[in-house]
Amino acid sequence: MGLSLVEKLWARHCVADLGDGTDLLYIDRVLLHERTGSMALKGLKEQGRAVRHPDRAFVCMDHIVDTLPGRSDTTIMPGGTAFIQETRAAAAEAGIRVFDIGDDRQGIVHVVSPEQGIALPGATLVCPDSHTCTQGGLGALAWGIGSTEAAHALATQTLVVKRPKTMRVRFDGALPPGVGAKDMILHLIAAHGAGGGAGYAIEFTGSAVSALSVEARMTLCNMAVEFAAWTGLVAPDAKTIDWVKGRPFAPKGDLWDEAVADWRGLVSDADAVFDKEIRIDCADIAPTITWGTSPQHAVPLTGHVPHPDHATDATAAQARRRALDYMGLKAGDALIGLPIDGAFIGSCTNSRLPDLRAAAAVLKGRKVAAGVRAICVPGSMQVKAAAEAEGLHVVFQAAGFEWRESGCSMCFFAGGEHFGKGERVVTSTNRNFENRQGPGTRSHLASPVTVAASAIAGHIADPRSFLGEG
Ligand SMILES: CC(C)[C@H](C(=O)O)[C@@H](O)C(=O)O
Ligand code: SF4
Repeated sequence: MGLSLVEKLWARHCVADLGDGTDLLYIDRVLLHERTGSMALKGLKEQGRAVRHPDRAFVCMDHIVDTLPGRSDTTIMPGGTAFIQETRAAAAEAGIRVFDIGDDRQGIVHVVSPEQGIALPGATLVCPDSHTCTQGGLGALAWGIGSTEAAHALATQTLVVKRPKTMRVRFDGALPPGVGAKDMILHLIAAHGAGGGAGYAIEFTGSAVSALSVEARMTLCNMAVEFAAWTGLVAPDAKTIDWVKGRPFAPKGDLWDEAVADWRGLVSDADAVFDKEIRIDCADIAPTITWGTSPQHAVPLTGHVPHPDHATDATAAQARRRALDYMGLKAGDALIGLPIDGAFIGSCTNSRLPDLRAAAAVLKGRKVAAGVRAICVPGSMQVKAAAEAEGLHVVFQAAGFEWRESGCSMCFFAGGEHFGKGERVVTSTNRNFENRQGPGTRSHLASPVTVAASAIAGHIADPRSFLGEG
């Protein structure tokens, strides 16, 4: 019997079988950010332990830092400065590199790591952050851990990990116009439930996944955790190798040739057996948007808010009622046409260059509707610079979008930047829980083109009508 890609990567990194369904795995890279990484570094210090390979650990300042131009260590989030400064000091003491405020490589950790060539195909990579799975888009085995585990990984370059079950999600056929990776993953979660991936490492395959850009594959993998999966990945191919080539921390010279020869073999065997298989015909995927407070509360953009009584069970029905109340909606409401207060393009889900290009194509020559606060936060300062080199910032700003410095920003409210109470926001982020983007803020998850189209219209709108395809 052949092996799946996840099984192959697992075997390569397995140091010891601990005999209880867990293995000790070798960890190639440890990533940290100032929110949880600070705790990992502090824990390590308290235990009197050193970082085993400081050159294999990296810190990004992303969660707490402000994204307004002219920012400093001072933060809107009360107490935020301490997180930033303590992390910086602890990293310096441990000899760990920091992509700090003011560094032209600063940005959201899951954007920065691939972009810098830190995440590589076949590598194991951990970070005390649930969206570490984003980096599976390059064919890395990347997963989120807790701060205590991060301290362990820093001290030993290993981790005890429970063997996951394997799942293959195959997207067959071509994507219809106006449909992208965000719609694919929302469609999957809506169809199989927000718990559908629990306990699995998912490999995304199929012609539609092969056709995606490397950045879009990261969007797909980013939300594997919103499907409750342990992680998600896409096997590296020629596109991936091309994408990684020349990145600052990627191998160079002979090492590069060796790496490429190895990466070419990183595929699931033809006779690999998965614990679960899901097939999706891409012709069935429409631009998709959430109406409620779970990623599974997603429907085609042209659809309506479903009735709570049509949920699968009483608990789900109750969750739907609560979501309707929080979102200020009722069963049967059309999504298209719902007036909005905010539009947000950013986050580790959808803030890379192709996302900004796609949104700019909708915004070009148009204006954000009166009363809509529209914000674009590029995923990294490198993305920002690349976007500016093509003039995308001019398009965003002329349309009436704020054009910010990089960071997590309004993806996640922890006392810092946020939208207002009761405000309805169409957002390219990955979580629509209550209060996620601000106290009482109502978040509708969608693709960057849907966010752009809605910002222009002043209400939830179909991007296809703006792209001349609808
Ligand atoms: C703060 C951090 C630990 C958290 C996560 O783990 O994902 C955040 O990034 C999020 O998206 O909610
Ligand atoms: S952008 Fe959002 S989802 Fe991504 S790491 Fe930051 S807070 Fe978490």
